[in-house]
Amino acid sequence: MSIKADKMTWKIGGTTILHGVSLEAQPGKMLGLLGPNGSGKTSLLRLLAGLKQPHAGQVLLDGTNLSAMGRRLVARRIAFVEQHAATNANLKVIDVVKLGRFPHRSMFSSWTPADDEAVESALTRAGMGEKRNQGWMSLSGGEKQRTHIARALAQSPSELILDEPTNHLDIQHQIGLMRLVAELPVTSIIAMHDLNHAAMFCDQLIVLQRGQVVASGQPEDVLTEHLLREVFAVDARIEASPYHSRPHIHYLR
Ligand SMILES: Nc1ncnc2c1ncn2[C@@H]1O[C@H](COP(=O)(O)OP(=O)(O)OP(=O)(O)O)[C@@H](O)[C@H]1O
Repeated sequence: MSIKADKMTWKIGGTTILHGVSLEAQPGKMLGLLGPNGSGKTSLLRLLAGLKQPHAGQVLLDGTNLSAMGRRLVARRIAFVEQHAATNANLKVIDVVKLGRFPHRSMFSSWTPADDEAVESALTRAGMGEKRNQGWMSLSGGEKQRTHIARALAQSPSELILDEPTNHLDIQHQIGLMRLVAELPVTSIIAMHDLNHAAMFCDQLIVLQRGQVVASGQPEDVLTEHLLREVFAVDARIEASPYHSRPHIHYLR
């Protein structure tokens, strides 16, 4: 069942940002969340992660209303990498990644070999093993992003929510991150702007426009020339890639 949003509305200062948004993430699959700037992707992800409460509707995690679950229980299930995640500047990479283990430990339990294993595996998968002892402030933007991703992986989540995680990453690390998330045995919801990467890696897509879902389904059904023109205001030609058979968008000059 995993995560489901049921007719969620969210407002701020009298302005409605999300209008009755529903979605269902399939267990173990990757759901891409697309939409122009300001369409409500971050707002939606924050509701799905339980950081904000909807004014109407609900988020269900395996059928249970998220707002009825304790923070710790939610944190054992859902890892969220925010778009502009901040971190205590005095920490080293490995300390940041270790923070991911907190939801799994009680106040009195000591650090276990399983915790070490989760941290090591997360550092390696995010490509940050060699930088483990480097201070946060000395990291590049992309390394900071990968450290946050490692922290989320160390959390051993069953649901992984990522807000534009490939921002700041070079092309090798963009593709590497998308491939990593696609191969993880978790349910992932990932907001992104690169439509070709979304088409290549996501199992399902949802498109938001002005806080409403305007399309959802498989990449080949969602990404049409009409949708690109109407929602993203670009002219493009779309073909099935001869290399991976997913849609490939050629933007027109
Ligand atoms: N705290 C806030 N106060 C006022 N307006 C807000 C607040 N949070 C979000 N908004 C507004 O809600 C709308 C949706 O913002 P949101 O960040 O969810 O969009 P987004 O799709 O993630 O955008 P982007 O692609 O630019 O990151 C925007 O118009 C934004 O200005």
